[in-house]
Amino acid sequence: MTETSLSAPTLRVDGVCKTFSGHKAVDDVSFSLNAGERVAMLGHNGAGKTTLFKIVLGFLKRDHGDVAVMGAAPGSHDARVGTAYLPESVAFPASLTGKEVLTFYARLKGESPARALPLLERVGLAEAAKRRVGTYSKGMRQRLGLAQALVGRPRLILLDEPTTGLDPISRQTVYELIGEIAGQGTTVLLSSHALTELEARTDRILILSKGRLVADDILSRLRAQAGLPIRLKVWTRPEDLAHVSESLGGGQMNGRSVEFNCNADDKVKALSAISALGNLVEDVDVHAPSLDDVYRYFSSSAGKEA
Ligand SMILES: Nc1ncnc2c1ncn2[C@@H]1O[C@H](COP(=O)(O)OP(=O)(O)OP(=O)(O)O)[C@@H](O)[C@H]1O
Repeated sequence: MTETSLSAPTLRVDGVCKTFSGHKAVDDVSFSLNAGERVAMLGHNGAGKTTLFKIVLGFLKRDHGDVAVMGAAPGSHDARVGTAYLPESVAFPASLTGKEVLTFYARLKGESPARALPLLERVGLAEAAKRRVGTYSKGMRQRLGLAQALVGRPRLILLDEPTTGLDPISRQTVYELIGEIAGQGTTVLLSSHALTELEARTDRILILSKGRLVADDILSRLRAQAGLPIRLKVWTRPEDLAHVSESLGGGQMNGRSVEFNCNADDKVKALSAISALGNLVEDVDVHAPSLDDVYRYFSSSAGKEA
């Protein structure tokens, strides 16, 4: 067996470059994704996310570098049968019903419609299965798109802004499905600007800035690399405010709380100091840097270097 063996990365991108009329849309990008990983690709508008997706799907030719999709060339038969894609705005023939759309895609992918149709229920469209797609809301079309992408159990699925325009419950359904298919070994690469919702629902973060990959790791390690402080907020009675603040080495006093920052390495020490205050402390909030903070750090560092 060569690279197509199961232990090989599902997707390997190696030194890929793409230039449009002298503008570097993708600049020497390399990363590998393994089976069952849920990976978020983040980046500002025009960072190169869609261009990379199109290169992986074989829709666009790269100028330099290598891409292997399950060991095969992008766009080749072997790559296409194992890969699914959900674009940001998905369109289906308005006169077909949801069930007809899914049956059509099942046949196209060589899957039995009987195996594919339960996906409609999974994305919450069972009751609308016999309605024409033309009557669907944007969120319903997007969920039908997700069901379509899951037909045939792809090994790699690329989702471009999969939750845009969805209500909170539908967003949750999308992430549950992503978790389920990743649990079955599918690699999920999704692009998104919705950082807050990604934080707990992806395993790894890739950040693109001006075509360059400026971060690639799990969130906790990116937090550590960024060295961003942890913010602690200690709740106390107004009459104890000054004493609590002084005992904790100073900190901003806000009516009923004292706030201060500490490094990730000093977190346990700071919590011990808070705990030593006993009954003076009514509550404690610990705010680790969010994905938003980490994203801003890596994007702005890249901007400064450029
Ligand atoms: N076909 C094309 N011809 C010329 N320039 C292009 C083409 N496709 C993309 N670009 C340019 O390449 C850069 C990267 O675009 P891309 O669509 O990949 O960004 P993106 O990260 O997906 O952005 P968004 O978050 O807005 O979807 C942009 O400057 C864009 O204008």
